[in-house]
Amino acid sequence: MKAMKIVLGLPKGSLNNVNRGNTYRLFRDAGYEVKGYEPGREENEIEITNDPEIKAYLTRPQSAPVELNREMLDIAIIGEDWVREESINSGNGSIKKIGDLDYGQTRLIVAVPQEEPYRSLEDFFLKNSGRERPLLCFTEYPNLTRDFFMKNPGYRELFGDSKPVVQIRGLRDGDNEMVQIINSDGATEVYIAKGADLIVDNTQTGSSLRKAGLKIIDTIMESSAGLYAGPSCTGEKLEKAEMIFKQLYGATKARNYFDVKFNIANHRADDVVEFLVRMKYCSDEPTVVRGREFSQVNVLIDKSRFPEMLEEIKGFGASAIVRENVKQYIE
Ligand SMILES: Nc1ncnc2c1ncn2[C@@H]1O[C@H](COP(=O)(O)OP(=O)(O)OP(=O)(O)O)[C@@H](O)[C@H]1O
Ligand SMILES: O=P(O)(O)OC[C@H]1O[C@H](OP(=O)(O)OP(=O)(O)O)[C@H](O)[C@@H]1O
Repeated sequence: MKAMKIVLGLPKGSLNNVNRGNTYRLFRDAGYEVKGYEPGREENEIEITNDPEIKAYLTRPQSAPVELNREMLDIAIIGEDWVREESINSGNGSIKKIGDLDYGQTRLIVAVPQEEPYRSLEDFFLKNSGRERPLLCFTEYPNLTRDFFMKNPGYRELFGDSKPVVQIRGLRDGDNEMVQIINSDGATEVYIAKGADLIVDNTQTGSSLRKAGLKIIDTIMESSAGLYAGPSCTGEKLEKAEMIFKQLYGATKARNYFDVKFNIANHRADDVVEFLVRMKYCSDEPTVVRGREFSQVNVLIDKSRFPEMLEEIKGFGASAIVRENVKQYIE
């Protein structure tokens, strides 16, 4: 029987960037040996040397949903924004989310120049009701933008059910010439300086918007990276996809934990263990290694609870306290 191979799309761009969403590190932390995917030095074909059942390709998140639908890929790491952009006109059906991976967080927003009086998209449409020139919006997400505009009460009041014109290079669709949504291929915020009225773009730190002198008047959606499966991912491929997700999720979850070790005099060891369990400062129970006069205690603790635990264990006389990051945590 031919060995099963699952075809995986790994993202190029912001989702494989050391300062944004480092998918390479996530795979390494999850235990995969990855060759040809170091951020900035990606190859088109990527090797996962310790898992021959995975065949990986470098993929732009923008085109990964199309490749899933066309069964060129079985699974892919994609930002939810691109999955929705591809699926919104077809009932959101064919691409399934295996699970969210809790990184690459962005917000898809509507922005206008800081000095404009608009407080929301509804306000924007209503304040422009008498206008004779078309309203121009640039975006990398024309489908989500059109859907959002058409559901807006201000848009509906002025234009009813008519569809804004959408232009993607030479292709045009829609009947409302007064609102035009034009495809951008990046650097979207600059279109305002060039004469656009508004943009729809994703934002993370907000620095691109600030630099361009823009303000947010509405939010279309929040997005983060996840593992998605296309229609070809069934049977043993789906089982494999779920296993890959568990490994990756273990690595993202681990980022919230510290591995803490400390010494405690043997006569206080039982008290400290009882305290750690009672306070749920450990996963199940602490690991204790007993020495001649001191015991070494080991717990896995949520990072946000570490400072309070530190104070408490010092009260028990803990010494030689060591804190380390955790690479993977599977419950
Ligand atoms: N600053 C950011 N930080 C984290 N994730 C981001 C950031 N910008 C975009 N993303 C996410 O990364 C994915 C791809 O983003 P985007 O479409 O902007 O392309 P890109 O990766 O920046 O590449 P390119 O500039 O070539 O278009 C999207 O899902 C988006 O939500
Ligand atoms: O809120 P921020 O932290 O500034 O991040 C958001 C910006 O990052 C991405 O663009 P990128 O820099 O990848 O360039 P692009 O616009 O050409 O895609 C995105 O499209 C935003 O413009």
